[in-house]
Amino acid sequence: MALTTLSFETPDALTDAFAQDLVSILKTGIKTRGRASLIVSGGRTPLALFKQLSETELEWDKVDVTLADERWVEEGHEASNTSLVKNNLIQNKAAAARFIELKSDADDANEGVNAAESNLASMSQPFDALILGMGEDGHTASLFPCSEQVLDGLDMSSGRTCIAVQPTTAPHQRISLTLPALLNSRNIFLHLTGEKKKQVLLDAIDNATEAQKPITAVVNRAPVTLMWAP
Ligand SMILES: O=C(O)[C@H](O)[C@@H](O)[C@H](O)[C@H](O)COP(=O)(O)O
Repeated sequence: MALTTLSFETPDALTDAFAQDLVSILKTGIKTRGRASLIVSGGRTPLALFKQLSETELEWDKVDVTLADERWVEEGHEASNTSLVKNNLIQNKAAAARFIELKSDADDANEGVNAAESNLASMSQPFDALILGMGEDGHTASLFPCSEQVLDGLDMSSGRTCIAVQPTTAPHQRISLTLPALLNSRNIFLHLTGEKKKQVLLDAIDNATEAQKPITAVVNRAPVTLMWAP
């Protein structure tokens, strides 16, 4: 387990440093491979980071952006991570970034998995940067401990990069990147704020199985930088 914790005085200080780190990583990807790829998570935590990145100078037309997971709702729905990213990150200077859709018009996420995997395969891999969040139940992306699909999502030999997930403690069917897909990233960040989530993470690392707290499956297998502020 290789968890490096960077603690900041305030969420704003975290946002400033995090945006600079990500832009530096993406610049390296563009310089080295011609394009860079960024995977972001939804939720409330990354909103300020998205806004700051959108205002930051970068050859955004050479950056592919997608989500670690998406709720299976129409774009424009309040729960849509696609809307969250398009309205807050892919704006301003970052408006030229290419967004790779996980959501399609299929009625059910299970029917949308193949198209999501195909779209994901169009991105340069390994991904240059992955930003994960975590719920207080230890879920990350949409690898939910409460879901019947969690073991499939954590299966390192599944050959799948996306799965459909039906959590029981959170609304909406989802598409989530699988553990092998998430780990296929050069730089993995876990973006948390607040004492509670930090304690949930540390307790999970010490006491939980990967199925109980899926975030530990990531921390156990790759170097992860925890970006944390109170
Ligand atoms: O679609 C999602 O909701 C995210 O991918 C999810 O994994 C999120 O990162 C955590 O639930 C934390 O969400 P908050 O930042 O809102 O606490």
